[in-house]
Amino acid sequence: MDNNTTAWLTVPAPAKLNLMLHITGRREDGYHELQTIFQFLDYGDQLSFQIRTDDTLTLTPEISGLNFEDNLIIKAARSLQSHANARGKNCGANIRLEKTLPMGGGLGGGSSDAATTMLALNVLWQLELSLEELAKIGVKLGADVPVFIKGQACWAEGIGEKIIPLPDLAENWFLVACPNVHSDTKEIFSHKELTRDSQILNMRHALEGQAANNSRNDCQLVASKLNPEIGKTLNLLNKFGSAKMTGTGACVFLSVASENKATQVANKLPAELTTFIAKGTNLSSAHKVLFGSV
Ligand SMILES: C[C@](O)(CO)[C@H](O)COP(=O)(O)OP(=O)(O)OC[C@H]1O[C@@H](n2ccc(N)nc2=O)[C@H](O)[C@@H]1O
Ligand SMILES: Nc1ncnc2c1ncn2[C@@H]1O[C@H](COP(=O)(O)OP(=O)(O)OP(=O)(O)O)[C@@H](O)[C@H]1O
Repeated sequence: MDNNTTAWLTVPAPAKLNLMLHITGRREDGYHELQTIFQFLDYGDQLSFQIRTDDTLTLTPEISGLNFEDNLIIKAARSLQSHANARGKNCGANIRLEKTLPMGGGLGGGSSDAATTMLALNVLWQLELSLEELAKIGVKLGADVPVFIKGQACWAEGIGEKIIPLPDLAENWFLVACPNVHSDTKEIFSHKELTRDSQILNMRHALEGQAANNSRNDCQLVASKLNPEIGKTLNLLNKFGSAKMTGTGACVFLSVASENKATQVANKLPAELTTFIAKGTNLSSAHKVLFGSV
């Protein structure tokens, strides 16, 4: 049987920024309680999907150094396959990946790839799982997956699964700089010097602080200690405004007044530093493509 006859569906897997990130506690299972503001960027990876009539999954190209079954794209597809199988459906897909986001950058690339895979295959395989159901499956793959599945800029608490949408956040331009280091999320969260007792904030106060550019990321100090390149990059960007790290790093970002301004700043940075310019978006580009604007 020919498995390659259906059309390809192309869906973006956008990056996210944590505009602020506080750690307020540690759960018994070792995971940390956070308070964070998520916003998407109009920049990221891109995935294309073609359904197959058998239950095979293929991925082209694979990510070098990462086993096929460890790739979050494949893990996400497998978790949906189990749901399909339970309903007596036999589902497979050919998947193409255009990887743009640095791994271990704090931009959520792996989680976003997983969420886009679940959103797209849910449609293509006609599984009709709700976003809520997909988010419940997705959180097992990574703490940030539910946010990418829900697709809205948000305030998040718990380990990131308690989400309140923030449709009115300012959609600013950002200059993002990616020091050439891999920041290890597990290592940062297990570091003895990590701040774990930030005061629990009320969301409105956090948003006011954010709007006044008075916010912080509790992981920044430890990440800079483990990878001094992160601290150096923050210092470089701080000459032009108030830079912050996203997630557990390594990327850092600066909010700027316009795309033009971002280009001007980027031109003043050392040529060897990888940067990109992107606009914050309150609706994920994956949702825009799959469900249209709301
Ligand atoms: C810090 C953030 O980047 C904020 O967006 C994310 O919460 C991290 O999410 P992620 O990369 O999807 O992280 P996961 O793959 O779920 O977790 C990696 C490791 O980080 C630690 N971890 C992660 C998230 C969290 N809230 N508490 C933790 O302690 C755990 O040791 C976990 O084994
Ligand atoms: N499709 C994928 N893309 C990127 N990383 C993946 C993927 N699948 C599995 N991984 C694993 O996940 C790790 C974290 O990658 P990712 O790019 O999501 O980091 P991150 O941006 O720091 O994430 P976060 O902000 O959620 O901490 C990688 O080092 C890699 O081992």
